[in-house]
Amino acid sequence: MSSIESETAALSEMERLTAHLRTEIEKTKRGEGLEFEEDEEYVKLQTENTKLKHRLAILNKAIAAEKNTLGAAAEVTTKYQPAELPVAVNEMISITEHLVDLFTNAIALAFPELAGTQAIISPVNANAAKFGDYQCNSAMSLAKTLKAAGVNKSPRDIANEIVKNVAQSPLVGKTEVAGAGFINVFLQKDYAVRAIDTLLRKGVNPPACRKQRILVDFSSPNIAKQMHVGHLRSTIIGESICRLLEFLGHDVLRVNHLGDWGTQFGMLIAHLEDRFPNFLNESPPIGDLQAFYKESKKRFDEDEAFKKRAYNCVVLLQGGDANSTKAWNQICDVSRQEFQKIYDRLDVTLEPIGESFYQSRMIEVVKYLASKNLLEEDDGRKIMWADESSSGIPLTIVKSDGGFTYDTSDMAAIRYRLEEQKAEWLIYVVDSGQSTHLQNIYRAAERAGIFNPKIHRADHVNFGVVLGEDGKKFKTRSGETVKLSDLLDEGLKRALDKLLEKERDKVLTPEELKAAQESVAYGCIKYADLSHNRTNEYVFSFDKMLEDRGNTAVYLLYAFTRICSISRNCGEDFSDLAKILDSGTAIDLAHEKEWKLAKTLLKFPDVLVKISKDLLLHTLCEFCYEICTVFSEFYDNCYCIEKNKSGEIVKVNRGRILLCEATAAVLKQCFYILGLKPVSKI
Ligand SMILES: NC(=[NH2+])NCCC[C@H](N)C(=O)O
Repeated sequence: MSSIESETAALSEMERLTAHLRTEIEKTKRGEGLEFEEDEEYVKLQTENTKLKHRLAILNKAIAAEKNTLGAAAEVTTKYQPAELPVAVNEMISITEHLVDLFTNAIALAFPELAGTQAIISPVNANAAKFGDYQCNSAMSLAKTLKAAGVNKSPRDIANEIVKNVAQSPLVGKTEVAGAGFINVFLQKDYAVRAIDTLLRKGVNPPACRKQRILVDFSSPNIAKQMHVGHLRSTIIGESICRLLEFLGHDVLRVNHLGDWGTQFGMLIAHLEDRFPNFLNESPPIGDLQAFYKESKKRFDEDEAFKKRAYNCVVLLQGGDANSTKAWNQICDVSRQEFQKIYDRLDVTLEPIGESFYQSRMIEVVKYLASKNLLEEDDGRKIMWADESSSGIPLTIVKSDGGFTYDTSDMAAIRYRLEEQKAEWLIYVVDSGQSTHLQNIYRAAERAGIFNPKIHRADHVNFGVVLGEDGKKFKTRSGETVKLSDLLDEGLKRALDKLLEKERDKVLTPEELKAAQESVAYGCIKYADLSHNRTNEYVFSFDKMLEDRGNTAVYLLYAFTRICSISRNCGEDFSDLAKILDSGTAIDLAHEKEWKLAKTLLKFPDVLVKISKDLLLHTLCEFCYEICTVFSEFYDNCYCIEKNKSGEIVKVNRGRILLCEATAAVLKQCFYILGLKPVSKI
């Protein structure tokens, strides 16, 4: 028998490597260090690790054989307990996650040396059902890993070994190995029937997940400046991310990091004092804050004495002077009221915690960073490097005149959010242009011991610029920034035109028409934004977004209303779904198209889980569109209500109508997350 010492050494080396790999994997999951796959050291370690695991498996087998000859019970592999389904059946199950568990365990059983390798599971396109409903594609990459460790096995053999070791699951009907080594997984119909039944009784519920405290920093416009289309994107995307995370049960803090601090307030206050000398007793009727900003900027640039006064006002304001604070507040109020009108129209909820909130904390964070020796003098400024190697662009923590910067407020904010607000996950919904700034912030915070990647996660939900139909930056005809309220007004007008074109005013009451108009207008603006991969630029086009065909809000809103009207027009009462189910109505999913629709609906938890990882909402839009197209196939092929020649209802297929109701319920939840407001008539 091999010596115990060398075996122990091999084992502890293996543990060290496993620990290293685990941290790397954790990092990758958080989206960091994605480049490490190319890292030579990593590849070497990974191969080494597989080899060691392989040796360990052989050693274990040898020990077991030895023990067996001594008559002792061999315990080489832990017996896998079939993944249990949640007891609280209200929860919807993420089928992909369940299959990942199931196949990860099967891989560990079949190849103990590869234990811990996560199975790769992907859903199969619903139109290619002969390849199963889901596919496990791990065999190909496992073959490569084994080969590197000196074991030659074909992917097909590996796939067969895995299949042999898959535990029984109520979700899985059958598995088969196909092609080069794909494992096709077919869902069990009984399971789907039960899951749809639960959905109808208990409503659409989120899949289980670990609850977290998440802070979403979104919208975040700047006081006294125009809230532009970039902020609109942040507002729309941020609101949907919050709704999704709240639906999953997380504790979400919705924060508006308003740009309400900085040297520009000096000139604004000085100008306010001149223009409205009575501002202390009477709210100044500023009206057009943009014009006011321009006027004060002009004076600031041209008039030295004014400039001096402006600087003095900043000092007074930051020192807490009562009159300056009052003036500042009056200016902020004008902007805040404008912003709030936009938020109300778009149904967006935000808690304003602007940059000014951090004034005292900025003083503190500077002291803290200095105490850790992280600040460097640079031409009168105090800078900090996010990287120990002093590469990249440093953060300016204190300016040469002693003032603070955007970097300082973000350092104070990240500290407040993690240490005082106890957030575990920070999401910044900010345009792609600020990527370096944000990376710098969390790296610097990590260096300073504020951000700990082992327990915290930070994501920059970046997005591309908005373009006009001419492919250039979105602007008004005269080349100015588009005012958001004007944009929303135009949306309303265009939506109404569209409804009138379809002569909806002839069938809808004025109230219904107004509800439909708002639903279409705001819905299409939000949906056009969310349905594109946010990392790309996107072209703002009312004509495109108001089309009633293709993946648009208008198409979805119409489809939803039609689906809802089926149960309403069947002549029976479908208000109590549980009662209908209890009275013996069966959903049997017997028709191929019923089965296809049910499988599509049951992908909902998968979609949510995926988005909670990559925060890409266009997946949810694509899912809505898929539901609607699969639904039309079902509706074209399966009678829900049969009528005779004179239009009387002769037969109601209740089971199918229940399937329509399940479809409507899933769509409604998706719409809520996407901020679409369905109307009963359109
Ligand atoms: N924590 C942050 N830096 N949030 C984003 C702020 C966005 C900034 N006010 C802008 O308009 O560009």
